[in-house]
Amino acid sequence: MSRDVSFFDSLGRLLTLEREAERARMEALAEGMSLQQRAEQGLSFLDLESIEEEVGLGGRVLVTLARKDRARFPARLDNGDQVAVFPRRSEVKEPARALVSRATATRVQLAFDREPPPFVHEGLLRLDRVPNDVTYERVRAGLTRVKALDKGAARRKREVLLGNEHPRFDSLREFTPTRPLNPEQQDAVSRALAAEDFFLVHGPPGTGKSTVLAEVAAQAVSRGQRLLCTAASNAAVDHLTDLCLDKGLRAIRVGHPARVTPRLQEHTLDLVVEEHPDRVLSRELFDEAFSLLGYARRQRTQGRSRERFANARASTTEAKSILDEARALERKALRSVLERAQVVCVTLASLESGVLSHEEFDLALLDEATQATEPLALLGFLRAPKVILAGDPQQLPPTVLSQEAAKQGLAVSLFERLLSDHGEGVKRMLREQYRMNTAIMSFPSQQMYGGELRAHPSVADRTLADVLPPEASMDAPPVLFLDTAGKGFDEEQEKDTGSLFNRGEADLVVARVKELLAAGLEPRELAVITPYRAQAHALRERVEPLSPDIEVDTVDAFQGREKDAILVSLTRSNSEAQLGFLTDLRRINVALTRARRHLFVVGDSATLSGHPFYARFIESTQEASSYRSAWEWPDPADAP
Ligand SMILES: Nc1ncnc2c1ncn2[C@@H]1O[C@H](COP(=O)(O)OP(=O)(O)OP(=O)(O)O)[C@@H](O)[C@H]1O
Repeated sequence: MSRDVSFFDSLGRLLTLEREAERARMEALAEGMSLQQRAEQGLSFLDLESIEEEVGLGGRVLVTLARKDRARFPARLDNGDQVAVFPRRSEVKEPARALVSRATATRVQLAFDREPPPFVHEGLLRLDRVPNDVTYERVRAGLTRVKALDKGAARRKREVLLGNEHPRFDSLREFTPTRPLNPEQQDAVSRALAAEDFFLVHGPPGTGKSTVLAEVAAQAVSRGQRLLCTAASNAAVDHLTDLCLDKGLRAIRVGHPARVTPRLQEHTLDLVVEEHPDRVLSRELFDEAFSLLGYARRQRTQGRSRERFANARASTTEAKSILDEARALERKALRSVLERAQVVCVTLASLESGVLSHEEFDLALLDEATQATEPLALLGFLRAPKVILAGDPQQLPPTVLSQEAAKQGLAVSLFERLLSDHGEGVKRMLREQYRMNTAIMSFPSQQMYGGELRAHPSVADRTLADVLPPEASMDAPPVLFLDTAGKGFDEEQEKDTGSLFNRGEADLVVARVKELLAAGLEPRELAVITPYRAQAHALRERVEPLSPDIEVDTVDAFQGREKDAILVSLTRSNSEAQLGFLTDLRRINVALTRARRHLFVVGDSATLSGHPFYARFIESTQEASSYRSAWEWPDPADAP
């Protein structure tokens, strides 16, 4: 399909629709609420005061706030949340913006990019959660830059992205992998290395797409290239950073430390740069500048006099020049750390955050590419002449709130669009998976991957019995479908959110959790997932007291994860055979492919069987003796 550059403008319009949808959702939530109600809902935090201040990297000012009465916050703030700070009583229209850098039950530390306005240090404050506009602005600016690629190789790249020119490949070269790879992985790495524009790695669940990307990184570095590793989510970037570090590559994780996993903190740019001599010096200069600014503030507030005013002005001028010097030194330190890195790992949204604004790479790797919207994924193409995208279009797409934007294409990832524009020749599918017992793999393989998946011998026969104490005896084949048909376990709707839950199913799942724990299964090897938020909530309330290590979440949130045993509550049960968003087969595909040894699915065949996919699933469990009816299953009320 051919397109002209106005395509990027249309993407920009979809982004705007999405931002409006996000704002509308926040406003709807807060509509008509008093300040007190906003506080109860966790949208505002009242009666705070500043209790500590220090200087962080980049001259960021870190201010710790607590409630005046030092009580616990009524709601939780999370690291990385964006907030606006207002004085409690005043007409200030322009709040100070900050990012939450640390949050506990009673204290919250905010990171301000520059010295915050004086009211932050003086008197009572209110803090509001605000929607994140920064990412939106950055992505929009990125689209404008892609559109403007107009000369030589850059123009060709743009034409490839628009589907007007075909991507090119160099001839394949032999390489010696750093770890044994299966034939498809080996081929995917060779072709990624030969790609001159882009290449797609299609990785069904557990087939090692991140492993392939890490191998590409190792090979490219050994050829002297400098790499960018990126993804939409922090978790995916962290995973890729881990794999690169395991290969002995000098990798730097760029990102707000509040958003990076604790195990990678020592590899974050912020921490590594702390050791750099230029940074040590800049820290001293920052301290000096801030103490001068503090002196100036005191001079101004201690009463009006010509002398005080002159003192304050002189100190402020001096502080500003010291701040400039400190910032320049710090930039030098940052550049030197970044230059030494062979691999820079960062989320797509943070690529445009400033520190990396002038960095270019020989190659960019984009993991979980099918979960990034197209405008976000395009940012990777601005930083490197070629990009390797890894993902799975058969799993969940990027989350898009605006139905209109989704309808017009924002829910289609760049990975999928490049595949449909350029055809199967630009992609390699990995076929051997290292997660599921063959019986768990078979059905999704048949339905979603043309029956082409293979289970690696090391996992093909793994069962729950292998990880339970020898004396445990339980009915736990690799797959079990528990049919609630005729039990009258009707779904119900939560009033506020419209989300669905099902008490009868929840009872069965909770009983199964107890049974598995009693048999000796490690709680952290067990997860409960369900498509519906309300059911996840209901289940979490009952499962958490059994063990805080059992994860209970929505299917969407569990994408990319795995456990020995997974319990799935499908929730839908109604006389109209309505399946709602269970009909998005990518969602159920994710649900069915998370378990290594035991997949337990509860659902109502009378409701489900109206859909051919679910009818086939239930049939497959009957053929494999993996079908049980709730009528012959122990009544949860009898469970210990
Ligand atoms: N060739 C291989 N031989 C043995 N184990 C492998 C091989 N390739 C991948 N694995 C293992 O398979 C597991 C999954 O790999 P990886 O995390 O790369 O998968 P993924 O496809 O990115 O996963 P997901 O589907 O969860 O996103 C890892 O434990 C990895 O070590």
